[in-house]
Amino acid sequence: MKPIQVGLLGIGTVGGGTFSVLQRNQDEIRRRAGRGIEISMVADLDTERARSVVGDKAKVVADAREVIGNPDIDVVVELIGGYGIAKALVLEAIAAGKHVVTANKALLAVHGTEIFKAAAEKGVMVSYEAAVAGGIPIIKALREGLTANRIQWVAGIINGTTNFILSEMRDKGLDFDVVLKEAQRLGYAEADPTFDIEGVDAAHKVTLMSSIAFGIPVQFDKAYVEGITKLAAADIKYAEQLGYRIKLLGITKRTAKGIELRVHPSLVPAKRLIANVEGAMNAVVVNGDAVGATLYYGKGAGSEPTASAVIADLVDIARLHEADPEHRVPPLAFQSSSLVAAGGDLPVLPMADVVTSYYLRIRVSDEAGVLAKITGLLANAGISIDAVLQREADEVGGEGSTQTDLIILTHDTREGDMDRALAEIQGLPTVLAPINRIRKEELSN
Ligand SMILES: NC(=O)c1ccc[n+]([C@@H]2O[C@H](COP(=O)([O-])OP(=O)(O)OC[C@H]3O[C@@H](n4cnc5c(N)ncnc54)[C@H](O)[C@@H]3O)[C@@H](O)[C@H]2O)c1
Ligand SMILES: N[C@@H](CCO)C(=O)O
Ligand code: NA
Repeated sequence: MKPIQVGLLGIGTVGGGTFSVLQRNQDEIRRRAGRGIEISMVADLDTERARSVVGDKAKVVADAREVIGNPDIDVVVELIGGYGIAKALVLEAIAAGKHVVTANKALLAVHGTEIFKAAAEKGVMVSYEAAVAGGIPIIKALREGLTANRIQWVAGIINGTTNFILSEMRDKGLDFDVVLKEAQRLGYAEADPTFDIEGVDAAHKVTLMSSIAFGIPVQFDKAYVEGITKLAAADIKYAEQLGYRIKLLGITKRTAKGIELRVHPSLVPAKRLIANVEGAMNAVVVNGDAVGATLYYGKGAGSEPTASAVIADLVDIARLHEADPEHRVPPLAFQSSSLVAAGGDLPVLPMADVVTSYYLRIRVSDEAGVLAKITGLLANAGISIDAVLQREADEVGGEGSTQTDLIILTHDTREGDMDRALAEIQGLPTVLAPINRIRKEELSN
């Protein structure tokens, strides 16, 4: 069979890795795919750098539309990123009858419905293993390996940059900015690193996992997104003393009322495997009713790890290229006619309806009756307390300090009830600073 012809749009970190891994392992990959996979054309605005990567092995152009317009190209791999030109190019490639592989979670989380619809109408595949947790085959696992299950929840460390930052801050006591720069140098960070640190990148990824776990359309606009920029070193330390680690988690969960879809820092028991995922590594726990909890761990970013996922998609396409579209795995795991409409039986819940437990850090004046007043307000709101830790005033504010930190762990509570209770507590004259609230996930079953 003649080799399948691939055109790359963008040959930066991921594109460069894709080119070199495909070159290095071409014999092995051909034996698996049943045919060769050749990158015959590359488009990049920086043609000089592109040529330095591909040499004379592929034609290099500046204009991506030359690749899309080439009738010899079977598959277009979009590795430019962002919602702008990448969206236009993906839709044009689909319209030209090309299969598409992309690592662009931002694009699919926001415009996935339009893109998958266009692909279905044209009978082409859109594959995106690299878009979620990079090299970890989590899309494959959710869409195929776990297909027997009613998925209960998915929770993951799915942004390497923030996990790297949290790990380095905890281990080495380094400042946030220093660690961010290092993550950028290592090629983990997005072009706009606020997407990483504000939780947006993780929200793009969990939006895609939510869709394929529960058979709902991609609904990034309904995701709750909170990053790590407001985390204080004190919270990392107190969490540790209580037996927890703080991780930025992407969580999606099926409940009786609908689907939770959220990204925020979370306390995770230190004894869980996922709490011990350090540096830029990613890990995802998927809980299915038949299989129980399963854990997927590996590199979620970087040149060759991400290329590993891009090439896996290319092999799938090489095998199914000429198959009847009905026989392919649906892009969102469920047949498109069986996806539950947005807002239908499985609505994405507003954050006020999410039920979870909490860590609260409350800076108070160190005087009699403060703790009783606060626990009283929590009790009035029906919020049950699991543990209380009171720091010595000297430890918090220095010798002779009149301020201290109260750390309270709660049992499961509706977020809306917690919001109301915290507003009242914040109004007490003995509460001296904005209350820090971090959600807590046991991830036990
Ligand atoms: N870096 C990672 O570890 C990683 C991991 C998973 C997913 N991703 C995703 O992969 C995609 C690419 O990321 P990257 O890190 O390789 O980015 P990058 O910035 O290293 O590479 C992008 C390349 O696209 C080129 N480019 C920009 N505009 C272009 C245009 N109009 N036409 C042709 N080329 C153009 C740039 O010159 C650059 O070489 C993004 O969607 C990103 O979110 C990256
Ligand atoms: N910026 C992302 C790249 C992988 O998608 C991360 O840090 O995980
Ligand atoms: Na992946």
